[in-house]
Amino acid sequence: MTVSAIAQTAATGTVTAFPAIETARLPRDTRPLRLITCGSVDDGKSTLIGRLLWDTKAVKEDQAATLRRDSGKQNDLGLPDFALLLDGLQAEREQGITIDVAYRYFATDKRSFIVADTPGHEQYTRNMATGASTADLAVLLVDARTGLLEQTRRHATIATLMGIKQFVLAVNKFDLTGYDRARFDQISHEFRELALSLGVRQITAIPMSALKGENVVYDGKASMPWYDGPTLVEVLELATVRSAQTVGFRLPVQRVSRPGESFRGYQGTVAGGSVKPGDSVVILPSGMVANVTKIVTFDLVRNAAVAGDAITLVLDRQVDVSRGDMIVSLESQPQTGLAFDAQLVALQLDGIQPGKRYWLKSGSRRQRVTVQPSSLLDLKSGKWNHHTDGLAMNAIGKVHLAFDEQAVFDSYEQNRTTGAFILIDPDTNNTVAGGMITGKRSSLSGIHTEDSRVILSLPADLADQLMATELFSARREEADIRRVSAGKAAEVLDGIDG
Ligand SMILES: Nc1nc2c(ncn2[C@@H]2O[C@H](COP(=O)(O)OP(=O)(O)OP(=O)(O)O)[C@@H](O)[C@H]2O)c(=O)[nH]1
Repeated sequence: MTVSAIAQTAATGTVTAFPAIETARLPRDTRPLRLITCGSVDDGKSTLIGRLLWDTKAVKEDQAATLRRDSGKQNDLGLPDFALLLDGLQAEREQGITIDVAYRYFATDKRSFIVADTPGHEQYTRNMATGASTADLAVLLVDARTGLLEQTRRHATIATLMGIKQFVLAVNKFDLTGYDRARFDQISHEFRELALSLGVRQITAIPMSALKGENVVYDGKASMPWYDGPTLVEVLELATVRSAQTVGFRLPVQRVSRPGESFRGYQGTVAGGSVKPGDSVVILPSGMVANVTKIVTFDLVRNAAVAGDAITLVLDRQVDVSRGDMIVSLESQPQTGLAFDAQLVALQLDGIQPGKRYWLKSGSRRQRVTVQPSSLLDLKSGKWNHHTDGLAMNAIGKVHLAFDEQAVFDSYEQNRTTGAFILIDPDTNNTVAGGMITGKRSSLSGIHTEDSRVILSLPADLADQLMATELFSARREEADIRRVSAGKAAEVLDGIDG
């Protein structure tokens, strides 16, 4: 099917709401697409990925021979058991369920893909969340015979919380329903309702037989002449890759390097934006300002660094920087404060207890935090209900986070690295939740603010003077004032001038 034919199909309504309407007009995005497959146990995720690998010729000859041998007479259709391409671990085969996230690579002549195979079993929600956190698109499988299940809703919700905006609903095992079009329409309709309640608009529903390879890479016209929409691969080839969300430079400092008296550099992996020598940066949470003089990677001096680069940053003055601080661009800063709002998924049997102090880890920073749930997601209705008790394992909740010391975050929407965190139980050292920052709260009034605030580091007397002015009192939500020694303040002001 051609791009325009796909867009036309979308317009005729076979496809629920197809992203190609927009993308068809744009130049094709050729960057590798990251996707996850999710759905309930046995919906056919492994079979689908196996089929994708098989039909795009991503399976090596020796693997193919092993598959044919291992599959033996495993199904009535005489087809190989494609799921065996995925279930690499012996333990998995014995248990019959996938127990961790597996990443596979495949390509068509138009694009390459990285797919995360995430398990459907309820207790493995965390793996699903892990897979979703890096994905551009989610393929949600449902068994055509059963339709949407609670687990389907849970996965669609987690994928949305993780910021995925493009969904394919793969109505699988269609060969077992006699290729019934009415059934397809009914399930697509139900899913559209769910997706709309989650705020997702880019949905393509495809009737499919992963086992027989219908509408996966090759079309299924022989069995479903009534379906004129795209195959799964056609949708994937046209989907868009999420760009690095934040415009501002972010370097969570992992290590301070001091090989000799004359050299001091700050090492880490750039978590957003870009930086070049001469840029003004702020060290958070202290608020000190400096200019970048040099960017060094493994053994090269570079003129710029972008998100994903592991670098050592050299600044033009002695500033107090330690592991866990964040170096950010002066003009686009994350939020600094003592109270934030977040959404989290509870990952352990103990759940999350209100008022308990946990360790919160984000990048290289670890801080004490108290967690207070405020709402709980009802996975049946998709609604948030007021809830201030604990969160049980697998529950998805909105919470308030209260820190002992200044914390620095972007919202997850803006930056998936500096807006994400895990919670560690100090008693057991277990990771008990994974979460996303949704915004900052004013610790006094509880007002939720999403904008970045200006941070001013001033000598105490100047800070007091400024705070007493009318101008400042009218705009106090926009700035954080830090009282520092006169010497440090001079450094800061010098840095801003320079
Ligand atoms: N008839 C038919 N059977 C299918 C189809 N897709 C998968 N199956 C079968 O359904 C069963 C479950 O498939 P899997 O691919 O293992 O399912 P899964 O979702 O990966 O399961 P977990 O890894 O346990 O979460 C296997 O017996 C498959 O052969 C299909 O399109 N048609």
